[in-house]
Amino acid sequence: MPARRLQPSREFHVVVLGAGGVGKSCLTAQFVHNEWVESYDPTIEDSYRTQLQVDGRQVVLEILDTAGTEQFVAMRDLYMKTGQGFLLVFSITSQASLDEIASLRDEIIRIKDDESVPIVIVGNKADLEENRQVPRARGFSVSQRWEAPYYESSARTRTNVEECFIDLCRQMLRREDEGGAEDSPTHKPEHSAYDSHKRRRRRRLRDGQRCVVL
Ligand SMILES: Nc1nc2c(ncn2[C@@H]2O[C@H](COP(=O)(O)OP(=O)(O)OP(=O)(O)O)[C@@H](O)[C@H]2O)c(=O)[nH]1
Repeated sequence: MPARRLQPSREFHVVVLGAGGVGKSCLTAQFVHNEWVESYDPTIEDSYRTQLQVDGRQVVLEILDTAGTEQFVAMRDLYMKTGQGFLLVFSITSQASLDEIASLRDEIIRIKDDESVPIVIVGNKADLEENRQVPRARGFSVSQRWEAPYYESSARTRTNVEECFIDLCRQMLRREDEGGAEDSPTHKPEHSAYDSHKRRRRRRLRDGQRCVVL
């Protein structure tokens, strides 16, 4: 049998954005480590590197889990610039968190000067149906308006967690195939938020703000 040639892997920078407490860290932890985190420990910035196969192609993802809490937003411009794909996460239990991703999307488009940047809209905490504030139809109407896929996920039950990341990978691969990715690994940005901040920093807030579930 002829030896199969190994395809070179593509490397993409993914940024997970959304309001504080919507489940960005839990989604990322489920995707990367298959683990569920019950406690709430507000993130400053965490980065993860993981490898996966998407439609038979090797993909390396550098995932930046960002701070949702207002006091840590200073880094946003930089990682919006260097990110190639964005998971915009809200909680289906909070209308305000949906409003927040609308302004985040505006900011991404402004900073990247690109309307067709790969985005996946994630309505997390779908297991909390009894606390739902955002009707599913509202999520889908946002999705249609933005021409971006919408998933309802639960980091707790691992529902649609992989699907969100894989969809984003497909969008980034498609874009690269079409020659539209300005930040492919061969054209690495000179000033990368990922290189200079490749560290895992989590800090507990000192004011006892914990175990907040939206
Ligand atoms: N029921 C339920 N709880 C969730 C889910 N995802 C996250 N949580 C809980 O929500 C809280 C906040 O989750 P995090 O992942 O830390 O939220 P975050 O968006 O990273 O928050 P910041 O770091 O402040 O931006 C934690 O108590 C989680 O256990 C989910 O899908 N379902």
